[in-house]
Amino acid sequence: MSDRDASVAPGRPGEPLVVVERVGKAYRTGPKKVVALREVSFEAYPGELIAVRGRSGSGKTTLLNQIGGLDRPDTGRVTVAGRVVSELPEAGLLELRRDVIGFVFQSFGLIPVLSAAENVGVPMRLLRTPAAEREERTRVLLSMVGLDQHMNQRPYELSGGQRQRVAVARALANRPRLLIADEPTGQLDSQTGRQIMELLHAVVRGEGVTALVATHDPLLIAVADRVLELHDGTLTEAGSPAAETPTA
Ligand SMILES: Nc1ncnc2c1ncn2[C@@H]1O[C@H](COP(=O)(O)OP(=O)(O)OP(=O)(O)O)[C@@H](O)[C@H]1O
Repeated sequence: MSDRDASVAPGRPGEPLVVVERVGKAYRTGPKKVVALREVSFEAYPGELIAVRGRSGSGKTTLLNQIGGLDRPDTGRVTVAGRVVSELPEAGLLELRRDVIGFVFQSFGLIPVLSAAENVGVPMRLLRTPAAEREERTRVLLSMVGLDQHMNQRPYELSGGQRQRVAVARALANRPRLLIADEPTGQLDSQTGRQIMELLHAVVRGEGVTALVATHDPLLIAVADRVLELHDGTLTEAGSPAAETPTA
């Protein structure tokens, strides 16, 4: 489906797609200061599925937001696909989010008045993809996520798992090199969550996409190539999930 080299093995040395260097971020609410990220550094390579785990409030969303250009770090540097995200002007950030990154959120974020197919078409409209190509890619993506029979249904006519499948298809519409997913299975029951997780895994393998997934979900953590752990804003690498003793 993609012209990218899908044979790239996870974790293979080469050019990293994401480089996070000593990133720090603090929030100030009145006189109170919360340090959300402390000197966080890591690299992510093409074709890797990386789980970011940590307790509530440990900084997972904050980290993903710095990488996706939704927020700016106070210190340090983030580079995605050779672009220094932390220094890009707003126009450059918009371009990066449109062309390089696909986002999946816990709350799905679909447009209620649009059908599944129209939702998937939105990012391609922003890129001015010609209608015929857009429709074809929409069909391929919705079929890939198992929703070819539901293309014309609106989000409220779909189950939670189906909505998240639409969101994954939409995130992939512009062939992103990086998929950022913040608690993608957080609102789903465990079996549906597992299906979404298997879908993410298949996408990473099939399309050579790098995925960063913030999650508490042990099922999602179990299929990750690497696990990054955040404790009060400090990052440690937990190693291969297969090597860990299951805690759930
Ligand atoms: N906009 C903000 N203003 C003030 N404090 C914030 C803001 N965003 C996050 N924080 C604080 O920064 C810390 C990290 O929050 P973050 O949302 O990154 O955690 P998380 O690991 O994603 O949590 P969860 O698993 O509950 O989503 C928390 O202490 C949080 O209260």
